[in-house]
Parts: sequence; structure tokens; C-alpha cells
Amino acid sequence: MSFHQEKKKHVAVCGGGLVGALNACYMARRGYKVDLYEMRPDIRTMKVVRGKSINLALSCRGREALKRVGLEDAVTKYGIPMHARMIHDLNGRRRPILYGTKDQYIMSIDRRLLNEIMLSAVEKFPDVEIHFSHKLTTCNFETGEATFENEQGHKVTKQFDLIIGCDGAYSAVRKQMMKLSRFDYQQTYIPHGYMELNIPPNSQNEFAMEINYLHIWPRNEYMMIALPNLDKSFTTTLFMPFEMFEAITTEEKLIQFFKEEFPDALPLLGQEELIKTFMSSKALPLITVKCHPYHVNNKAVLLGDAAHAMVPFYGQGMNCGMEDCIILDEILDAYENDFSKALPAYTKKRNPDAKAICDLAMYNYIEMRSKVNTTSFLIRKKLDNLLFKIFPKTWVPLYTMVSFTRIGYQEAIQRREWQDQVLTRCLTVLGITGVVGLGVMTYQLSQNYVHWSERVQNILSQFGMVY
Ligand SMILES: Cc1cc2nc3c(=O)[nH]c(=O)nc-3n(C[C@H](O)[C@H](O)[C@H](O)COP(=O)(O)OP(=O)(O)OC[C@H]3O[C@@H](n4cnc5c(N)ncnc54)[C@H](O)[C@@H]3O)c2cc1C
Ligand SMILES: COc1ccc2c(c1)CN(c1nc(C(=O)N(C)c3cc(Cl)c(F)cc3C(=O)O)c(Cl)s1)C2
Repeated sequence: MSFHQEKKKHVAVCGGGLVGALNACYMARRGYKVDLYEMRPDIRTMKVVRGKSINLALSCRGREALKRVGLEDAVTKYGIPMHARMIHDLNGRRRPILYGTKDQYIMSIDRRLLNEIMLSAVEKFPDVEIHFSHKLTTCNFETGEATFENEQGHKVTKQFDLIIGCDGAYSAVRKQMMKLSRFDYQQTYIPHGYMELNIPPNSQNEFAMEINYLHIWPRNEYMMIALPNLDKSFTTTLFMPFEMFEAITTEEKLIQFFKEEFPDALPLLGQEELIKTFMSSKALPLITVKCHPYHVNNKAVLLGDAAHAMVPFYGQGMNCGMEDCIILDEILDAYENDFSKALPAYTKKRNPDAKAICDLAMYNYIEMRSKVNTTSFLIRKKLDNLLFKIFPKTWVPLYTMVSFTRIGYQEAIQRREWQDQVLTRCLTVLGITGVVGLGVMTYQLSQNYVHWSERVQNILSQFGMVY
């Protein structure tokens, strides 16, 4: 090796899930030697893969992360666009609320397929090896040594320049970090659990509901969400307090509950299939994990749920973890692969945003649980969308900033707080002085917006109103 030739970095990516598989592609693309360790067997050879939601919503942040390693098209060709939410109310009425313009949509992606595509992409890089059925047990943050145990209980220890913990919400790498002083850790289980149900294709072997929608049954204390699959089924996730799951002890109680709460969904789920699935499954827990710092020395760093697990009520956990890969890659460029500088910079940059989305997802859970039924959900989304149409530069709905832009999560929340202040102030003024208040609201919001009257005319004319 010539004097000036730098020794090739050798990294261990722990966890071959959605973030670990993608991060292995990022590290391999940097020219590092990569060993990816996954405690499960190769899911590409397995019949059934138990675990989390069968499908999930891929939005802007995750798509950009896939795009940068050339995987966006490979993934989105198997995705189903969802242009709007479809709100199902108690009397079976369905009302759509667009996410935005026609090119603003999120995608329903099969979790296993996404993971398989990324694992196969990792294998195409030179100097990369995937070790399935290898579970990380311990690591040394001074020497960079990591020990892995295989199915036979055989242990192997290797030394790396960097250990990247992508091993999920119950991360072993993070557990090792928790032994260190000044490592902050916080976890919260919410009282709700989730259970996956299935709406199969109808008798004509077609989708049983409108295809390109994220279907929602908001019922305050509980809710159901359904995302479409390529096989024309919908993976339907029921979110409910554990004690409610536990109180449904008989088939009769189950059917009665669905007849009362989700009457339109019951015939689509099929009573027999619903009984079979519900009675043979356990509701799974939902956890929020926050920690700081994400790195130790120049030897280890956490990405994805290992760093920031969140409740799914914004559809951002995977998208955020995938965006972690972008952030780390950009920082490694900025610091020319000097881990002693790059890792602290990564924590400094990413931790506030990750905490913000964890809080936002939890807030949305609380908001949806307490007062979001069909009407309130409709009103807020339609108000958001109307103000966004009138003042697109000023009033960007929070869900738009989160799911359709790469605005930092923390900045998105700050902008939303400003919107809320303005709205509260204007509605107060409006309440007291009526027309004057309207002027105040328009003036305040239209300051950053030119030609708003043209917009208002355009919008009102769409409702057949001449302004
Ligand atoms: C019901 C539900 C719905 C969701 N919906 C969405 C959604 O719509 N959109 C979205 O963006 N996110 C969603 N999420 C969140 C998303 O699933 C997670 O954020 C994402 O899976 C995190 O990816 P990860 O790779 O960090 O962790 P994981 O996907 O958990 O992968 C961790 C991997 O590490 C492996 N592993 C664990 N321990 C070890 C070890 N010691 N050694 C080696 N390997 C190990 C595991 O086997 C696994 O393969 C949802 C989550 C839930 C629960
Ligand atoms: C597979 O399991 C799951 C479980 C939950 C989710 C997803 C997939 C995908 N999710 C998305 N949420 C948003 C969002 O921004 N908000 C505020 C919403 C939040 C809730 Cl809880 C909801 F029901 C609708 C919206 C909405 O606006 O449509 C998206 Cl945009 S996508 C939540």
C-alpha cells in the first residue's frame, strides 16, 4: 500500500432490516469494506416472515434515500400510490381527503419485498459480505471489536473501524451503549397495541375498496388503517388499548364490536376470517425510544429504530431511518471519513430532528385518540388544504412538511407552532371583531404571499362562488 493510499475503512452494519440493508448500500458505495450482520436467516429463503406491519407508507424522505443509491425505481415499481385518505365514518359513509396535488402521493410498499430488494442490492457491491443468523451480543467501543453468535451458539469476534447499530427498537448495540456514563435513554410503551387483519380481494378478485387510498376508520379511542397490497388485498391494522383487545374474549363479542364500530369493514374482512385471525393473534406493543448521543467515540453510531423508535402515527419510522442514511453519508463527506469528527456531528445534526418526529408521532397518537373522529379529522385536513391552496408559501400543512418535503422535522414543528399561533390569534380577533379579524388574518398571512386575491378568486370560483 503506497504511503498516501488510505487504509480501506472496515465497518460492521448490525441489523439487516429496512435501515441496515440500506445503510450497507451507502457504506459500500463509499468504498468501505462492509460486513452486514443479521440475526434472522435470509428472509429471501423463508416462507413466512413474522413481525411488523406487512406493508408501510413510503414517502419523500425514504424515496430520496433510495434514490441516492439507485434503488428508488426498483422499489416504487412495486408500490401502490395513495393520493388521498379515505375516511370511513360510523354509518359507512366514505369521504376522501387529498394529500395534495396529483403528483403528491405516498406509496404502500410490501415490507418484506422492500427488505429483499435492498439485501440483494447490497450483495452487488464489491467487498461486502452479509452474515445471516449472526446476532451481535457484545461490542467494545474502545477497540471496535464486536462479537456475534450464530445459530449453533458459536461466537466470533472481529475488529472494525466502525460499528453501525441498525438493529431496531430493541437494539443490542444501544444496550451496550447504555452501560456507559452520560448515555441518556428513554422509552415509553403506549397503552395501545396493534393487530394486523386482512381485507382480501372481492369475489371478482378485485380490490374490495378504492385502491389508491390510505383507508382510515378514526374512532377516538381506537382506529383502523388499511393500505393496499399488490395481491389486491388490504393489510388492515387495528389500533386499540390492550385492555380492549383483552376484553374481546368470545367470537360473539368480536363480531358485535365490529358491527358497532366498523360496520362497513366487517363484510370486507369476512366474519370467519376475522374470528380466525383475531382469536389466534396477540396485539403487539408500540414503543417510543429516545436516546443521546447516537455515537460512542469514533467507534460506533446508531441509525433507525435503534436510535429513535417511534409510534407509527405519522408513518415516518422507516422514512426517518432511511433519511438517517443520507444525513450520515453527507456528514462523512463533509468530514472526509474522519469518524472522530463525523460521528459527533451526526449526533448534533440528527438527534433534535429524530426527537421531534418521535414527539410528533406521539402527539398525533394522543390527538387522534382523544378527539379525532371523522368530522374533526375532515375539518382540520380540509382547513389545512384550503389555507395551503390560498397561501401555499405561508401555510404548508404539517403533514405536507413531514411527508412531502425534507424540511427538518424540528423546523416543521416550529413552523406549525407559528401557524397555530396565527390561527388562534386571528380566530380570537375574528371572534371579537368579525370582519376586522378576517382582515388581520389575511394581512398577517398574505404578507409573504403575492397575488393572494387571484388565488382566492381561483379557489372560490372552483366552488362556483364569484369573489
Ligand atoms: C404497525 C406499524 C406500522 C408502521 N408503519 C410505518 C409506515 O407506514 N411508514 C414508516 O416509515 N414506518 C412505519 N413503521 C415503522 C417502521 O417499521 C420502522 O421504523 C422500521 O422498520 C425501522 O427499521 P430498522 O431497520 O431501524 O429496524 P427494524 O426494521 O426493526 O430492523 C432491525 C433488524 O435488526 C435485526 N436485529 C435485531 N437485533 C439484532 C442483533 N442483536 N444482531 C443482529 N441483527 C439484529 C432484526 O432482525 C431486524 O432485521 C411502522 C411500524 C409499525 C410497528
Ligand atoms: C401500516 O401501518 C400504518 C399505521 C399508521 C400510519 C401509516 C401506516 C401511514 N401513516 C401516515 N400518516 C400520515 C400523516 O401524516 N398523518 C397525519 C396521518 C396519521 C394517521 Cl394515524 C392517519 F391515520 C392518517 C394520516 C394522514 O394524514 O393520512 C401520512 Cl401522510 S401516512 C400513518
